[in-house]
Amino acid sequence: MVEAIKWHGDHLELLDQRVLPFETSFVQCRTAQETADAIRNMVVRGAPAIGVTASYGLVLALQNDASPQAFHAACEVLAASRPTAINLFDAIDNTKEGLGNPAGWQNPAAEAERIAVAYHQDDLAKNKAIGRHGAQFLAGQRRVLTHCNTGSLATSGWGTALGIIRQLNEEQRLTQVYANETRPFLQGARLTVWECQQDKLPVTLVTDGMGGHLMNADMVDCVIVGADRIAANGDTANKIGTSMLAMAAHFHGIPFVVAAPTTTIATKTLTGKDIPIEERPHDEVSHVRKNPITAPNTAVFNPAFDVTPAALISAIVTEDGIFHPPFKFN
Ligand SMILES: CSC[C@@H](O)[C@@H](O)C(=O)COP(=O)(O)O
Repeated sequence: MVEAIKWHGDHLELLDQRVLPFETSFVQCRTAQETADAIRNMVVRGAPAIGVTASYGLVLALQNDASPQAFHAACEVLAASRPTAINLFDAIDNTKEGLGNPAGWQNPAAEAERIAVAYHQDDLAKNKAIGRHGAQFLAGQRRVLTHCNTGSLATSGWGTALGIIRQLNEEQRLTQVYANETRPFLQGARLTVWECQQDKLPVTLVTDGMGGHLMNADMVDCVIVGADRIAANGDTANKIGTSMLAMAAHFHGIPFVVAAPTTTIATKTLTGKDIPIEERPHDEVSHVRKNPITAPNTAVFNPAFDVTPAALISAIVTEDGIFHPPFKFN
């Protein structure tokens, strides 16, 4: 199982997900700003992994300057790195709450480190539990379609949607994974396929527009995806393209399952309409792996996420178990 995030006591080492699967290289972060840049530039990505990374970014900030002012500035810098995944904000709040009132701080860097390491380990335990609950829920489904990357690279290890798929495989109940390529950043083609191949899972790459065809042709039994933010009513933001899969699954009567730790549930975000959707640089769409695929100056729209209405979700799997519709998380 690949480790995307390594903490070395005085710096953070991130596996550079921009160059996988062709290169294995690492980016070192020694400040909160460097950590925020790594999140924004997608060196590390995936909601739980972003949260864990931000926790360590705050440790680095306090190691460099243990004043409450510097800590506050670091929280702002990290919070501005990506807007949609609630795990980023959950992690920042978790460290703030753990440190408590600055008037009582003794050794905030050491305390923040303890908090970050616990947050990191806790996420791994949550992933394993999600895998077990999800595999139990999917009694007869053996052919799975998934979107984006929700595996070890996107979490502290094992994965959420991919964690359920891994668990099905461990139980010898997996016959086929279809991995959507996930335009434009290609998390599916580059990362999910690679992770599956590492673990010898039966994976086949498909393009994002093929889901309806696979369902029509009776080639998939369920869709399992991750989440970047689950609103209180169950509306779920995830990688762009997810909502179309949910619509197709609904039409075909195929279970559409969302897998996420409770750190992805935003009880204060009431509905999907309240979820900020990140718009990313246009060259991610107009270029593939830095090669242009359109005429220059082509107008581009690049929302990184979409919202799947709760009404299309069959179940939300967390470490606490299975939530069935109608969802209510506050
Ligand atoms: C366990 S990862 C869950 C989600 O974060 C994942 O499905 C996703 O949409 C990732 O988007 P990304 O833009 O790669 O950070």
